[in-house]
Amino acid sequence: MKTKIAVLGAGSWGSILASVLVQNGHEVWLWTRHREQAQELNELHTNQRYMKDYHYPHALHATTNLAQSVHNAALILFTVPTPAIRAVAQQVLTHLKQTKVARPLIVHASKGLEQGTHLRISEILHQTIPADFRSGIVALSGPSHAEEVARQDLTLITAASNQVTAAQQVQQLFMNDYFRVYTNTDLIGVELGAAFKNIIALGAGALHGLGYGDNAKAALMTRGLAEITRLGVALGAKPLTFIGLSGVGDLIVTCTSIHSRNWRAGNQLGQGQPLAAVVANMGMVIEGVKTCQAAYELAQQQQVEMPITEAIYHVLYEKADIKQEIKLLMRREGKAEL
Ligand SMILES: NC(=O)C1=CN([C@@H]2O[C@H](COP(=O)(O)OP(=O)(O)OC[C@H]3O[C@@H](n4cnc5c(N)ncnc54)[C@H](OP(=O)(O)O)[C@@H]3O)[C@@H](O)[C@H]2O)C=CC1
Ligand SMILES: O=C(CO)COP(=O)(O)O
Repeated sequence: MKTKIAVLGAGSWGSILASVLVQNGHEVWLWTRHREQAQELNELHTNQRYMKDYHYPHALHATTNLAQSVHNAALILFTVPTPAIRAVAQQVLTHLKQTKVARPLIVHASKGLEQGTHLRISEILHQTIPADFRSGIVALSGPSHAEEVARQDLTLITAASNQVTAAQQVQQLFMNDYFRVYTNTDLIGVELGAAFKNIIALGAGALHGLGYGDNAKAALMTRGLAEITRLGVALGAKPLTFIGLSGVGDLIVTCTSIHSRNWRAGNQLGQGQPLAAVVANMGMVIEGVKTCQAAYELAQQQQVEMPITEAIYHVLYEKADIKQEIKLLMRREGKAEL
């Protein structure tokens, strides 16, 4: 059945998920804050700034009019970076209050924690859009670089919600021959895995930039997974979720792919570029930088040991020397692995 869907955020991920949904036969309205970008998408069917040389389906509608995109939508998909979620959700609520249609599903595909509050994205959405104006809240997450979904490479991800029926609805709307969606009711674990893997990806990129080999990268991913699972479980996640698609799956893709913005940022840091220049030159969101601060603070609050996250925090926020941090990690007292 053709469903009206609003996708908010026309960056790499939002625009490609919008494309998947159009290919699945849905009526998709992609919201951007730039008139020229909407015009480019509608007339040339391109989005050169975010997805070079990709051609979008002609049936995709791009608009700068948020009210038009969410009006009568059965599903509203947030794909703006984490720091923008609250403000965009507040604007969405204003429009939802003005329409008397069935309450839409609220879905997000972003990966991070809110600075200061440390809230997960579904918690921000839950706070901002009261239940009277929506149905379930779902997080869509897993190993999925937009560049590969764009070329219809096989991609498996997870739709997570406290309400299994909401996750199943999302599964039905997104699934096709190259995009397979599982459901999961551990919303906490899925969102935390998604947020925390970006920190480890910064570290993996930095190791590469410094010239370390595969042993070091495998070790970082393994011990990184151990510590993000520790914090996740302390925050209410199920441990098994961290060995699923949104956990180890996303950790692998983000720590090993040249498409990864976080890995590329880490690689540049490892090569000696200053953080401010790395962030300014990426031109796309690097969620791991802010998430690292949130995870560092949460680990302290929860008294969870996170040596890798702490080391990366020292490098990002205290200008610590990466090689010195690696030395300190290697010289920690001997431990039992498990
Ligand atoms: N890229 C990918 O492959 C994947 C990304 N993700 C996650 O999806 C989220 C988005 O990532 P991605 O698409 O890569 O990011 P991009 O940087 O490519 O795009 C971000 C989009 O959000 C818009 N935006 C940023 N701030 C605001 C704001 N305050 N109000 C309105 N719109 C805003 C940007 O608009 P403008 O051009 O005006 O700045 C841009 O259209 C992140 O959380 C990321 O971790 C998840 C899986 C895969
Ligand atoms: O989460 C993502 C892929 O699953 C995208 O983030 P990165 O670009 O940093 O890898």
